[in-house]
Amino acid sequence: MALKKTLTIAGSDTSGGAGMQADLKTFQEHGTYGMVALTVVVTMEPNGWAHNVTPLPTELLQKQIDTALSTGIDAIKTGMLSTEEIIRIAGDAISKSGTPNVVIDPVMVCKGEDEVLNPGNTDAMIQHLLPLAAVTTPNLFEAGQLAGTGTPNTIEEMKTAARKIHELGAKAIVIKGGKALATEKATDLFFDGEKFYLLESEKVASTYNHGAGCTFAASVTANLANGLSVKEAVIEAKEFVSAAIAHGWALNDYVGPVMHGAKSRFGAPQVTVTEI
Ligand SMILES: Nc1ncnc2c1ncn2[C@@H]1O[C@H](COP(=O)(O)OP(=O)(O)O)[C@@H](O)[C@H]1O
Ligand SMILES: Cc1ncc(COP(=O)(O)O)c(C=O)c1O
Ligand SMILES: [Mg+2]
Repeated sequence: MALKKTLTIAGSDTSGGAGMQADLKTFQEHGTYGMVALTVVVTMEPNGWAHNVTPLPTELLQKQIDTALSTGIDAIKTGMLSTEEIIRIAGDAISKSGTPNVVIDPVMVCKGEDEVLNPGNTDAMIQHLLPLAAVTTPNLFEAGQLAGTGTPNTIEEMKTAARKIHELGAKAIVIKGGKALATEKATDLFFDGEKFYLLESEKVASTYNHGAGCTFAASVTANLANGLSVKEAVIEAKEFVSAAIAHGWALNDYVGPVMHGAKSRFGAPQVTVTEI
């Protein structure tokens, strides 16, 4: 049986919760065939878990992209792209692929770390990636950087940022309020270019949510490859990540990854969708 082919252009999170590891596990859970073009390798200091980001040579990234694209790709996701050159290479690859199913997760920082990967990356994402995005999935910080508004703190500010990101070329936007937004529920804003929707689920009290953003965006990607509409894709992704967070667990004293396969094993928490 032929499977839909999903490609992530992303970094390796050696701890396994985020990055291309999250993407591949999520692609598998959605019944798609996952492939990877690796951009960077993230390692952690065993004492204290500080992150180190090591880029791969860009010629090697290009060879991986050429390999994957030659098979005919149904959907592409981008994750951690640490330099402006890598962002440009990813943009060229997406254009070359011809697929409209493009999910841009504009990763700027690792959760728990506060240093942006490279300040020039935001402009490069605006130039090379947002115009290609069927969906982009910034968290609050990333939305504020892309929109140039500063980090949104309210639903109204999220709407303003989403409109600006839409003007930059992304066809649809999900701004993840996550647990950072001061709402009772875990609330994300979905803008399809015309209408705004709130996607809400129970806020999980634990901090075991490492990889939640990657898992959400990879779910959207696989859903688009499988033929779902953008709205259906983001709603299922919210269910998938809510289940994964509800079953997050402690890998060690420092990090708690989500359980990527939780939805198929335990079912998903209720997600409500409200047009606003
Ligand atoms: N504590 C939580 N409980 C429930 N959902 C959460 C929680 N934290 C994050 N989420 C959800 O996980 C997804 C990823 O959001 P977030 O963690 O903010 O992204 P990122 O990992 O990119 O910073 C969003 O759908 C968000 O609403
Ligand atoms: C390689 C890689 N990509 C992406 C991320 C972002 O992860 P999250 O899904 O928590 O936003 C991380 C965080 O550690 C990472 O290591
Ligand atoms: Mg993220």
